[in-house]
Amino acid sequence: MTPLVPTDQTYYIIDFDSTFTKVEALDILGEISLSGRNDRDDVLNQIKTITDRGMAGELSLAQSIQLRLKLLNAHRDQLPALVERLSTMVSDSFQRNRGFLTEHADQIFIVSSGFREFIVPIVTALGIKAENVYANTFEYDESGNIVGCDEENPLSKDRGKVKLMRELNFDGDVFVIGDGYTDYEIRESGLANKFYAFTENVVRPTVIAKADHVAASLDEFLFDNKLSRSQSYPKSRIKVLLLENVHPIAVALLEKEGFSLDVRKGALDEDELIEALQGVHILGIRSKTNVTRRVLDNAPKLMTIGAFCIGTNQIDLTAATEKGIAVFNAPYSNTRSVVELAVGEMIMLIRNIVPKSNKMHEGVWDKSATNSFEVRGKKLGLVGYGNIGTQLSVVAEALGMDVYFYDVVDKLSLGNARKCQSLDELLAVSDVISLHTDGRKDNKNLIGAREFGLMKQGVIFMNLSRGHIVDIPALVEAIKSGKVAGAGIDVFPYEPKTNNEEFMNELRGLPNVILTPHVGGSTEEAQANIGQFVPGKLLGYMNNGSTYGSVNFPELQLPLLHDSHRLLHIHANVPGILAKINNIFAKYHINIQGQYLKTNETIGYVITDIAKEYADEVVQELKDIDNTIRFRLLY
Ligand SMILES: NC(=O)c1ccc[n+]([C@@H]2O[C@H](COP(=O)([O-])OP(=O)(O)OC[C@H]3O[C@@H](n4cnc5c(N)ncnc54)[C@H](O)[C@@H]3O)[C@@H](O)[C@H]2O)c1
Ligand SMILES: O=C(O)CC[C@@H](O)C(=O)O
Repeated sequence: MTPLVPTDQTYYIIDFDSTFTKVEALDILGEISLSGRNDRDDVLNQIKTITDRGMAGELSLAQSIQLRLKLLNAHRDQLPALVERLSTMVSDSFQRNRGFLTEHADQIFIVSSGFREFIVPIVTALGIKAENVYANTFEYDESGNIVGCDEENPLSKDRGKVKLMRELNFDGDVFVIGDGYTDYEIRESGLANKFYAFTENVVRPTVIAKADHVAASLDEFLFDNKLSRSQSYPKSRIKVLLLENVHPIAVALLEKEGFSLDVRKGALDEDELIEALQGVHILGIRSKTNVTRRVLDNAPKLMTIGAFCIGTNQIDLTAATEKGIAVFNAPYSNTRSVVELAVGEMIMLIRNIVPKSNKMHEGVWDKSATNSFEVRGKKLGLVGYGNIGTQLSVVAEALGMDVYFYDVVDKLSLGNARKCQSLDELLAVSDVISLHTDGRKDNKNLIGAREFGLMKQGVIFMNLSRGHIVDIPALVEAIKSGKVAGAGIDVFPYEPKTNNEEFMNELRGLPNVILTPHVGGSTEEAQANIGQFVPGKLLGYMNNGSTYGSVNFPELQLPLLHDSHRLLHIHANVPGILAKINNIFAKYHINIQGQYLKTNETIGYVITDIAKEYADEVVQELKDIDNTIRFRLLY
């Protein structure tokens, strides 16, 4: 059977309450009419229950209308306030697809068992014709109280929509979009070709079970039927998987965008992650989820990854780049938190506070100055002088410490910090050593038995960077031998995936050792900053193609899309691709409105903005260019 394709003879029958608007209008009228009454919430709940039972087909429509109007006790004078409230509650996807509503005004009909008095002003504001609205009308007493509805109107009766549709007798295909059982009845009676259960505002399983299709937004309906729309791809079809308890701000931002979210608390292992990533376009993780090449090989829909942290060593960036998956992180949002923890630990450790505190809990009063020192005047050695190392350098100097640093890259020293020419030099000179290198693989066991051997007797040692950088058995040995007088360790080669898993490590139980569960960046402030920052990057990429701040993609900060279509072409960085792209535009006489290109050693990223009208073949030819990794169209 050939699929049904909309034509000029196709009629779109749209429900009003909870479809065109986010709410049931009578619920809102109740909020107005019952305002000030003590039993308001109770009555509103009764009204909502009646609405839901009616929508689910459990109550006759006539019963539902009558029961609700009685409880409402509303007045004609309250209708303007109702219209004003409803005008702010039009469903998001209807608001953004005004173009479709006006372009197809002759074919769009509102069929509702709601009331014309409030439906007409709302829908006509978005381009729908008043004469295409079929709904009930209120009846009033002499004082203007709403006492009922026009009972001659078929829409006031059970199966009223069916009766009305019979009378209208459309000559053409009919698509019904609605959230309720009465909308489905039109299709059931053979008066519509398709019924779309609309779930943007409410999800009614009994209705979904009957539907030909489910549309989580009007965008989905328009996309499926190739009708003109404001989104190139429906956002409700963009799936996001967020792991490791990312901040609720991030969840809210991505939800507000209209994406479909799967939010989970802990990390997943490789097989679990592969399963969870099926159909997912955006992945959000923190430090514990390993995104391996095998994971990426099995996530064909994945377009971008947000690391809600600084480190990205848990992601196979080479594989992600080869597959055209853009990775973003939050390089600055938690640096201050790490610095503050390092300062706090350093002071606690050099004062030998941990064993003293432990003894106090056992009732032992051990007042003595032995092995307790000030940090003032001590030499702090920073391994890695990046964003965290440099901030710690400044704060430590303010505490009166002499700062030394070693970095593989030639870095400008801040304040009076002294640059060491080698790691060995730094290890030999420092009283306190703090690691702040990135988590690249080569840094595995950067500090092992040899390095501990080079350190001063009684050194304070801290690692708040990445677990694999320190050889843990060598550290244990150095603590036991007294070489290391105190250690602050926040990161471990293996870390539990969730808070339910036991922490197993040889460092447990050693004296003057502060162990923390990778919380250097875990402050309310840092997590909120990250929760705000990373979604901004992900949305910039998804909505605009911008890769500014990406850790693996050529960085491009693009102008906002305005009245044009944006074609994004990601390809292997081999010669001649830009020429091939432009030859296609020339062949189809397409005028380029803007073009941006950036490459790195692996891939090239070409963005071209063109006018909206062009042949469908253009897109196919661009996709078919040899060495194309991914192609995307945005508008
Ligand atoms: N504990 C936490 O919760 C927490 C929070 C944030 C960041 N981190 C980690 O802290 C580390 C530092 O973060 P950052 O933002 O300062 O990173 P950064 O990239 O700004 O700085 C890292 C620096 O280390 C240097 N470096 C790399 N390898 C080195 C080596 N072998 N010897 C000397 N220098 C080396 C780099 O050149 C760079 O200057 C990262 O590993 C990050 O993942 C941990
Ligand atoms: O919050 C996390 O899981 C990681 C924090 C930190 O290691 C980072 O890389 O920013």
